[in-house]
Amino acid sequence: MRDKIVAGNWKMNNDLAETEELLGKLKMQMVKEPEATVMVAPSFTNLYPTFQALKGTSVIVAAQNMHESENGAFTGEISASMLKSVGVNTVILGHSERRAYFHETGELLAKKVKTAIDNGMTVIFCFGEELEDRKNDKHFDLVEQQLKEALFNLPQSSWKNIILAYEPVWAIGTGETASPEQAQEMHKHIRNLLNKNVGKEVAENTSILYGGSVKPNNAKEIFAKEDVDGGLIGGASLNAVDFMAIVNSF
Ligand SMILES: O=C[C@H](O)COP(=O)(O)O
Repeated sequence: MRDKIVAGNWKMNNDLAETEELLGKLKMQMVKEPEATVMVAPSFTNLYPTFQALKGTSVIVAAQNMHESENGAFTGEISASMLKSVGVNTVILGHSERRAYFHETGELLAKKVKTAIDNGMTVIFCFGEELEDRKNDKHFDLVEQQLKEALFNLPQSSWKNIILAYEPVWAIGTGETASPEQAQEMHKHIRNLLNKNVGKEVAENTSILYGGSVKPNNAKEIFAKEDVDGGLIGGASLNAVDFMAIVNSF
């Protein structure tokens, strides 16, 4: 049985006061225990206050990035142990914005994933094609390559700590969502790849989230698809009412 997960990626939004306000609203909206596991990923500076504010709830706090080294002279970077020391055991890796703006390659991401797993953390691993790839019918191959580069060398036992997030780049922050059928088609492809490269058990048990302009008005249809196990939500996660409407779309 796969976990249903809805994760909010707050990206580089919200200072401390705004984060506290959003957390207050979020807690007010959580009148009943959601069916899905809920996660939120604030900026580094807001991780600890978020962890403190959500103590006693089932919401998991995730980081948006992490360095691949355990420690050392890497000015401006954050390590796995630093995250764990403030209550954060989940990290988003491979987001398309990190790949595009910070030149994160598959090789680097393989190292980051390994460090996170070695530290007992859970990884939300993001990947997905650009519009050009889809237009050229390269999207299935591209996704396979991204998974192969960073994940397919992992031992089977690591997969219990991996959540996949398929995010077609053309659908991120654009208002243009993959149709539920496009999402299902790709998620099925991903599950087949897991089956072929890692094994049946991992294929059946790994949660695959969809990300890219998920909103309250389209979440239900997307989440209803057989191989879609939830969502990684950007813009709509900054509004507590919208985010909880998405969480409750299962
Ligand atoms: O991490 C989240 C994704 O980039 C989706 O962002 P979005 O919901 O604003 O399109």
